[in-house]
Amino acid sequence: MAQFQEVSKLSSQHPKPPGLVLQYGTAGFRSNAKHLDHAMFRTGLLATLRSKKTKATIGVMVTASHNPEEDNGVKLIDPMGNMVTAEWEGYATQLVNAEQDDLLIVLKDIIEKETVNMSQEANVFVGKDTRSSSVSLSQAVLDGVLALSGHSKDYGLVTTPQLHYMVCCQNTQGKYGEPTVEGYYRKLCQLLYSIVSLCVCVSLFVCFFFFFFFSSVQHAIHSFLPLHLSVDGANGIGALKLHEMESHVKSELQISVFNDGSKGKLNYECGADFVKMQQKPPTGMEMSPGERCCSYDGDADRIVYYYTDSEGQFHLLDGDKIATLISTFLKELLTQVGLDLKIAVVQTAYANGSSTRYLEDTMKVIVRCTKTGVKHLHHAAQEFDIGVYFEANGHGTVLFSEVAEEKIQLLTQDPNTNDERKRAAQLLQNTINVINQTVGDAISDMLLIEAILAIKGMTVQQWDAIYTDLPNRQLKVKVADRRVIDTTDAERRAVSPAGLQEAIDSLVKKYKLARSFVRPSGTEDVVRVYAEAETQESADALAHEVSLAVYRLAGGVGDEPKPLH
Ligand SMILES: CC(=O)N[C@H]1[C@@H](OP(=O)(O)O)O[C@H](CO)[C@@H](O)[C@@H]1O
Ligand SMILES: [Mg+2]
Repeated sequence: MAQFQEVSKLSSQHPKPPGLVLQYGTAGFRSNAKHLDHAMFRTGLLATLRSKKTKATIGVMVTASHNPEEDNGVKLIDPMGNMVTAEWEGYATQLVNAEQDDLLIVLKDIIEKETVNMSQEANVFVGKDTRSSSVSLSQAVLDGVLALSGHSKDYGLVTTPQLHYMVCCQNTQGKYGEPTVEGYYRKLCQLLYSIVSLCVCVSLFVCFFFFFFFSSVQHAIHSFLPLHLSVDGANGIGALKLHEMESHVKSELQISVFNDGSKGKLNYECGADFVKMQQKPPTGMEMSPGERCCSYDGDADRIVYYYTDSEGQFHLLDGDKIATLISTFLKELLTQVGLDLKIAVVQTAYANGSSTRYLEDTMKVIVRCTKTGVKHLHHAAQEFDIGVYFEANGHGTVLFSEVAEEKIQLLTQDPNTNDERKRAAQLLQNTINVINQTVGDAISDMLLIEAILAIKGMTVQQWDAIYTDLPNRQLKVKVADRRVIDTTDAERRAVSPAGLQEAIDSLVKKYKLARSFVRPSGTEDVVRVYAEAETQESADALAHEVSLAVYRLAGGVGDEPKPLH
C-alpha cells in the first residue's frame, strides 16, 4: 500500500540505533535526547493509529519533565485527556523497539490486532517543553503522523497539562472548554475572579457590621487583594506560561516569577523535584521570612509550596499537604450544601505517615494507596464521587463523578436553596471548573490553592500546622538489574529478592514511628529507598541501613552506600 511506502521512506530519516531498547515507563519514554528520534517518529505513527481506532483526537507531548536538560521523553494522551491505556503502552514499547527492517511488520501487527480502520481520519495534537532537543524531536512526531496521512496540530510550547486540556476540549466538542491556550487561561482565571469575588462579598458583609469599629471597607478589600505569590518556574515551560497568564490575573494575583529560564538551566538546583528531594529552597529565589512560595517542575504538572520562618527554618508543603487542604475545603463545602457525596484521598506509599493518619483519624475521609505513577492514582480516584489524588511530590488533581457534578449544578439553580447553601454550591461549582480534571496541573492547582487560602483567610503557616510531617529521607541505590526487586501491597513490601523484606522489617523495628520500603524506579535506572521515623537522625539512619540491605541483597554496583552523617 502507498501508505506504508511513506512510512518506509520517512522512517529511514528517523532510523533506530540497532540494539537500543526503550521502555514505555511510569511517564512514557524517557532517555538521553540523542537516543529518541526514532522513538518520536514511531510514537507519531502509534498516535495516528490510536486516533483512527478511537475516532478521536490523540495528544503527544514531548517532555522529560523534571529530568535533566539533556534528557527528553514523550507521552501519549488518550481522548478524554487521560494517559493512554496499558495495552497501548505495550504497543508503544513494541513499535519503538522494532529493528528498522521489522518496523512495518510490527506496525501491521498492531493494526490487525486492534482492527484499525485505516481509511478512518486521524487527528493528533502535539506539544513540547522548552528543552532545545524538543524542537527536532517534536518534528519527528509530526513526521510520524504525516507518514500515515494523519492530520496534526502543533501547539508548540505548552505545559503537559495544557495539552491534556486541549485534547479533552477537542473531544468533548468544547464542553470542557475552548481548545486554545487563551481558552485555558480564560477558563481557569475567570473562576479565580468569581471565587475571589464571592469571597469579597462575604468580606463586605462582615465589614458592613464592623464598619463603625474598624476604618473602612475599602481598606479591608485592599488588604485582601491582590494575593502575592513567588513562583520558581524551574527554568522551564511553566515560567513562560505564567508570564503569558499574568495579564489575566494581575488584579487578583501578583506573581513574581523566579528561575524563568532567562539565565539558569532547566531543573538545575531548582524546580519541584529538587525542592521536594533536597527539602530546601531552590537557588535563584528571593524569599522573605513567612512569604508563600511555590515551585513547578519542568513541564508544569507538579507543584510544591514552601516558606522559611523567622528563624530561617525551611517548611515544605508537599502533595500530601495540598491534598489535605483541598479535601478539607471540599468536605466543609459538602457539609454546608448538605450533599452526601463519597470523598476519598488517593496517595502512594511515599505519602507521609502523618498525612495518612490525619486524613483517616481526624478528617475521617477514605484513604486509598496505589502504586507510584499518576495513572494508578487517577484510576483509583475515579471510583469515588470526589477523588482527590496527589503524589507526595506534588503531582495531582481532583476528579468529580458525573453524578457529583450534576447534583452540585442542580443545587446552584434550586430556587428553594437558602443563600448560605447556594454560596457553598456555587463555590463547589467554581472549584470544579478551576480544576484540570484530566491530569495534575501546577497552574490550575496553584490557582485553586490560592483561592482556598483566600476564602479560608488562612496563612501558609496555618496551613502547614494542620499536621506535622514525620521526618523522612529518600535515597537511590544503583544495582546491576533493578528488576530483581519485585513488590506487592501497592509497592509497600518487597517479595524478591529473598530476605530483603525480612531485613527491612527488622531494621524498621529499631526506630520509633518508623516505616520504610524500596521499589525499582520506573523513570531512572535506580532502586528508590524511602524511610520515615520520629526524628530526622532516625529517618536518615534507617534509609542508609535499608540502602545497604538493597546493595547487598539486590546486586548493588559501585561503592557501598555511605551514611548521611
Ligand atoms: C518517588 C517519586 O517521586 N517518583 C516519581 C517518578 O517515578 P519513579 O517510578 O519513582 O521514577 O517519576 C514519575 C513521573 O514523573 C512520578 O509519577 C513519580 O511520583
Ligand atoms: Mg512533570
